[in-house]
Amino acid sequence: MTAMVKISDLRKIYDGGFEALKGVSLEIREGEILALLGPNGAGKTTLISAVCGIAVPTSGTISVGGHDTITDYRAARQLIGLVPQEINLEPFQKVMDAVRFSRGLFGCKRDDALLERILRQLSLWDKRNAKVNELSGGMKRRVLIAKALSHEPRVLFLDEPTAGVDVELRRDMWDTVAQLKADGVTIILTTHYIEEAEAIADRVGVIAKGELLLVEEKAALMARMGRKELIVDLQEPVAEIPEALAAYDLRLIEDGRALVYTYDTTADRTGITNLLAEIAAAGLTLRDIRTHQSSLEDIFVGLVKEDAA
Ligand SMILES: Nc1ncnc2c1ncn2[C@@H]1O[C@H](COP(=O)(O)OP(=O)(O)OP(=O)(O)O)[C@@H](O)[C@H]1O
Repeated sequence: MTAMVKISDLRKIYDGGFEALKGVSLEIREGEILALLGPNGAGKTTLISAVCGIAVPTSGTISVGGHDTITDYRAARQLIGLVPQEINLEPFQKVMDAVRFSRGLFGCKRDDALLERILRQLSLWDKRNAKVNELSGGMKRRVLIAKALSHEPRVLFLDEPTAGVDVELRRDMWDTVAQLKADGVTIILTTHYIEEAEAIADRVGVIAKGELLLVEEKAALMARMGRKELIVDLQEPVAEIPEALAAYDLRLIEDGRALVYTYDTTADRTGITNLLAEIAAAGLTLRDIRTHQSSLEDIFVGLVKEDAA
């Protein structure tokens, strides 16, 4: 797959001197869904704003569909749809008018048949003549998507599409995103919700304090989640791991009262039976055993914590 969006060594220092992006490089492939995960203030919105030409990068380059976002701004921007974090709709405007207006802003010819298709896809067709302020929060968010799609962009940015949305609406939004992907739209969404990234992304990027800490196929991350920890509580604490157990790459925790063995749940043999036998043979007595499954959340929290240290 070719790169639809190419971000190279992007830096953004705001006027006050705050460095919101510290050299981010990222390629987004055509047709994929990339979820950018990060805590508040990580730089997610700044990154999206830079790609969409709302924030001017301090240095670095961005291209969309091969067009540089600075030197060839109009062509690049034409390919992008942006669904902002905040609902910025005119309260008394009718849905169809709002969407038609957005299309006009991009200098596109009026095409009500296309807008009908978009509104139907987003289950808004019945509401086309409703005023925006008569809509529920979930519908308003869908109007934002309809507006962003009105000029037929090839890349759609969704900035926290489900922030503050209830579980059912969140699932609806995920279905909508999946449909858009099926239509060939490349999608980049930011989120605080790990389960959102898990549910819909092809790849996951983790951003914290202006740095991209990781970008990985979700499937690979899930495979990592297959790792599990076996925690062996000992009757008597030990000062160090017995030499006989060196092959198991154990960690000693809780002042020597417990051993931690990390294993891959997807492997044919976990090695647990042998380990327990060898622990006994090494003269240690078990008090209890526990297991702990590492999740995407653990990976995320671990990464962000490491970065803060
Ligand atoms: N116009 C601005 N001037 C100065 N600093 C800014 C400006 N916009 C954002 N920042 C700062 O840059 C940092 C990154 O902000 P950004 O909005 O990109 O984060 P975010 O990851 O989108 O956060 P959230 O999840 O809370 O939306 C924050 O510390 C923010 O205060």
